[in-house]
Amino acid sequence: MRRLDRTTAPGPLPDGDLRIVHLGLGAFHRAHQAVLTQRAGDGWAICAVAQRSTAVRDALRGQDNVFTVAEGDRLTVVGSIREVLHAGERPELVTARLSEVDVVTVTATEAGYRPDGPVVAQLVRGLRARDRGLTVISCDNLPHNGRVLERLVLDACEPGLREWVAEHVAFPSSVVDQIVPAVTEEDLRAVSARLGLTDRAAVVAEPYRSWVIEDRFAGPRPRWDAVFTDDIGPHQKAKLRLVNGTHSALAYLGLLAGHETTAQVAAVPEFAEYVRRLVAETGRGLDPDADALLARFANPAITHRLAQIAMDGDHKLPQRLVAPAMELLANDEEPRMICLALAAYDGDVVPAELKPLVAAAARRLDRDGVTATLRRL
Ligand SMILES: NC(=O)c1ccc[n+]([C@@H]2O[C@H](COP(=O)([O-])OP(=O)(O)OC[C@H]3O[C@@H](n4cnc5c(N)ncnc54)[C@H](O)[C@@H]3O)[C@@H](O)[C@H]2O)c1
Ligand SMILES: O=P(O)(O)OC[C@@H](O)[C@@H](O)[C@H](O)[C@H](O)CO
Repeated sequence: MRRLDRTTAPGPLPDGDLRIVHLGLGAFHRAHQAVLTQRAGDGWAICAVAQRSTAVRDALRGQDNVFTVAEGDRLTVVGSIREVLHAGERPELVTARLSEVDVVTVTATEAGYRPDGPVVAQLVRGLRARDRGLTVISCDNLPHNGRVLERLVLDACEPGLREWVAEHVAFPSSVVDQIVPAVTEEDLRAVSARLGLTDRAAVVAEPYRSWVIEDRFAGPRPRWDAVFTDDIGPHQKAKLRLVNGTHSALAYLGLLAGHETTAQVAAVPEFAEYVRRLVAETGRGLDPDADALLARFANPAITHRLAQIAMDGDHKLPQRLVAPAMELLANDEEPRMICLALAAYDGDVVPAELKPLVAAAARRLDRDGVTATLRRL
């Protein structure tokens, strides 16, 4: 089979200017911001910077940075990433690109938002080299992601630069939503077969995609099909608690019950009923639609491993499950469903006030097993 590249790609590909740097070249960026940038069709192209592994960089390099996003029946060949760098190998070029573009997008995972993180250091070096404003958009699943990144960057800047950044650089928060599991060899084989070309950088994603961005830009932006808002808080809360909170609860309870993927657990009636009751707790005041969520999680076309969702729980569970539980507790209500999920997690995120409830839930799970416990909700 021939390889996918700019000459073999079916149909024309965009030919834009490098005006965006993306830090964190994972599966999500390729399925989400890269597709939206291509669809915007207004001449913006991306320089994507791999942070750790060189695998995606190598795969893309072998195919002119062109790759496929498979969403259900739809295959989209994406050409909006025009350059791929590895942060560790070409730090000076990363700085140069950061000094030139109009917008930076970031996916560094929740655990990546730390003062000594590589993304913060790259941003500071890039900002030092700039003489005009910049917009830096966090696309990670954490509350107030723009504010968090802004604080980390400001704290890492030396005096002088810090004041300049505070005045000229905008860090909008953003809420991204699209389920994009880690890519498997089987995904690559299946997409290549459907495309009729070998694609070693393909991504499989659900067809649903959304992006809500705080409307505070320092300069121009692509015509992304996104929602721009002055009030991102409610969007963030709803997304993190309903989509991500439910995901995490299913991940820990599902793993404990011996399941491997979200599609498997979403198909178990006891788990489905649990989700309906869970979102009544996590989604208070947020208009939750449990059946729509379950339909997304049950999508047979994507293999989303519970173990992937379960990673880094200490960074994810405070906003996804602990915060709504504490709100219920403050209202003299018992967050029974949330406590079951927290009891299935082997980490230390539970505040003292919740500990007795979580311990009781853990005893129930130990005694009866997960499925029987859920059957008797
Ligand atoms: N995959 C999804 O369904 C999805 C949906 C919405 C939001 N997101 C956000 O995107 C993030 C990345 O998801 P993905 O699917 O691309 O994952 P991935 O594993 O494919 O890629 C993770 C990326 O983050 C980088 N990274 C990992 N740890 C880092 C650290 N400590 N510091 C800096 N960079 C680090 C990696 O190098 C890689 O580029 C998620 O953590 C989440 O915050 C993902
Ligand atoms: O990507 P993480 O690790 O923050 O969280 C795992 C999943 O909950 C997440 O990727 C969802 O699939 C996604 O946030 C849906 O938009």
